[in-house]
Amino acid sequence: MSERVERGRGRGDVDDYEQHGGFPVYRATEDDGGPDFGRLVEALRTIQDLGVSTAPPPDVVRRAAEQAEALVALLEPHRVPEGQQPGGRSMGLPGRGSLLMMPWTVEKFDATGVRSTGVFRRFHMGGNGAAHGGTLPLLFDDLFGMITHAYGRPISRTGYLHVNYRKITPIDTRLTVEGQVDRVDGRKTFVSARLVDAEGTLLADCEALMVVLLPGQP
Ligand SMILES: CCCCCCCCCCCCCCCC(=O)SCCNC(=O)CCNC(=O)[C@H](O)C(C)(C)COP(=O)(O)OP(=O)(O)OC[C@H]1O[C@@H](n2cnc3c(N)ncnc32)[C@H](O)[C@@H]1OP(=O)(O)O
Repeated sequence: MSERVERGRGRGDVDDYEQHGGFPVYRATEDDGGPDFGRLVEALRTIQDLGVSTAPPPDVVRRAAEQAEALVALLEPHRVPEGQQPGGRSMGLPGRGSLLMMPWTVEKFDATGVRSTGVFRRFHMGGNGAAHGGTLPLLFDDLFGMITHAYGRPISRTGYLHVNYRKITPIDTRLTVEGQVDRVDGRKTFVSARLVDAEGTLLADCEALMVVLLPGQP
């Protein structure tokens, strides 16, 4: 581990670390939401894929709408406040079980950096087989959140995020994203990451500034 990484561990800021600005307390689930939560999230993601890639006849659309509405009615009574839902807190599931995040799997998570692999699905397509340009900042932003967390920094907000789109990012193709903390300066954590394909070809790179929140800051 480089001296720069060690210095940035942020353990001199233990009080700040416990505080996390004005954020509610977030803890990882112990059971990834139970035995069937991963199945549910995966089925919902596949519905998202099918929702943008099928052209069913009217009677199928009607039956699908009825079944979707029945599912909404089933889940609706079980809303909980932020931080209590398993979605986004289930570290053992792709995308931590969040429907918003890329359903990627974290392979490395420590102070030297975070690496994650996965595919952009049909639901993420912009056009002509390429991932939508807006999905890459989402991938990088979430990675940077994990990188600052793994580095020992308190929850931080993204100040800026700069993506260089080097090549078309294909859907349905296994890719790897990896990044790390480059430098720490007070509340500022400078981070960067690269998205590559299986051959190591650079598809996009990104650099960002994550700013540690002040007490009570939203
Ligand atoms: C389940 C349990 C396990 C979890 C396991 C871990 C998983 C965890 C994953 C989470 C993943 C989520 C990660 C998403 C992260 C977002 O996406 S956050 C949402 C997007 N970002 C925002 O909404 C931020 C909106 N902006 C703000 O709130 C405020 O502008 C900021 C960024 C907090 C900064 O405001 P401020 O506190 O007033 O501070 P300010 O003095 O302006 O700036 C501080 C320093 O940063 C500099 N700065 C600020 N902005 C900029 C800029 N754009 N350019 C250059 N410099 C800047 C300032 O110049 C200043 O520098 P110094 O003068 O100190 O040298």
